[in-house]
Amino acid sequence: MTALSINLNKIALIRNSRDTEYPSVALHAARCIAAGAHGITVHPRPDQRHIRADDCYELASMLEVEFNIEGNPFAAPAKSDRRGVSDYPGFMEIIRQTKPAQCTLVPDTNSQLTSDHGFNLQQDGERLAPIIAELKSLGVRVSLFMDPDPTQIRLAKEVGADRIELYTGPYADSFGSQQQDEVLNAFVKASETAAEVGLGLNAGHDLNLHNLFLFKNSVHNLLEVSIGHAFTVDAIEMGLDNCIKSYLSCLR
Ligand SMILES: CC(=O)[C@@H](O)[C@H](O)COP(=O)(O)O
Ligand SMILES: NCC(=O)COP(=O)(O)O
Repeated sequence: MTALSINLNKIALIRNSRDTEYPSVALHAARCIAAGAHGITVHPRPDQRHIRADDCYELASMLEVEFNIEGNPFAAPAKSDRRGVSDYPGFMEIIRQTKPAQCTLVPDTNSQLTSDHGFNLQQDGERLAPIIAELKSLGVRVSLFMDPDPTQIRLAKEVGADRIELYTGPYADSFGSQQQDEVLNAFVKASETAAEVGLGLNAGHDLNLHNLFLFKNSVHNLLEVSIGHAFTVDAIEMGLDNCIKSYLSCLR
C-alpha cells in the first residue's frame, strides 16, 4: 500500500495568522496519525510563512511515524520578522538538528508562492552531491523533487538520491481535460525509469480526492504520497477521521 503522509503547512498558516499557538501543529499531527496517517510532512521556508523551525524540532521530538521534511537545501539562515518567533537557521541546520526519516530536497527560491518545478540536475547536480552525501551520513533518506523527465531521473540516481518525488502539479492541472492521458503517460514513463534505475517513487503537489486514485493506479511502485493543501480543506468539510479514511481508500 502507498503510504499517506499529511503535509501540515496549512495548519501552520492558520496558526501564523494570529499571535497565538492555536491550532497546534504537533497536536494536529497526533490527530492525523491517530486517524490512520502513515507519516507527517512539513516544508519550512526561510520566511517561515507557515512551518517554522521550532515546529520541526517539536515534531521531531514526538513523532513515532515517518517524518518527511521538505525544502531548498541551499536556503540560508534568515532573521524572523515576528516577535517571539525564532530565526530560520538554514534548511540544512534544521535537518542536522532533527534527522528526519526522509528529507525531500526541493529547488524553490525564497520568493516562490509555492513549489512549482523539479530539479535541473545538469545545473544543480554537482552542488547537490555533497549535500546528499551529508544527509545520508546522518541516516536520512534522500528524495529529490523532480519533474517527470527520464533524463533528469537518471541523473537523480547518479547524484545519490534514494528516491524521487514526482511533482504532480501538471497532472493535477490536466486532470479531467483532453490533455490528461498524455500528461499522465509522462508520469507513468517517469515511474518506469525510476524503477529501472533503482529509485524509490514518491509523489506530491495538488493531489486530491478526485485525482489521486487514477494516479496511484497508473504509476508503478508508488511508495508515498504527501498531501496537504486539498487535504486541509477536505478535512474541514468531511471531518478529519473521515477525510483520512477517504484518502487511504484511494491508496489501497
Ligand atoms: C514540495 C511541494 O509540492 C509541497 O510539499 C510544498 O510543501 C508546498 O508548499 P506550500 O504549502 O508552501 O505551497
Ligand atoms: N510534497 C507535496 C506535499 O507535501 C503537499 O503538497 P500539497 O498537497 O499541499 O499540494
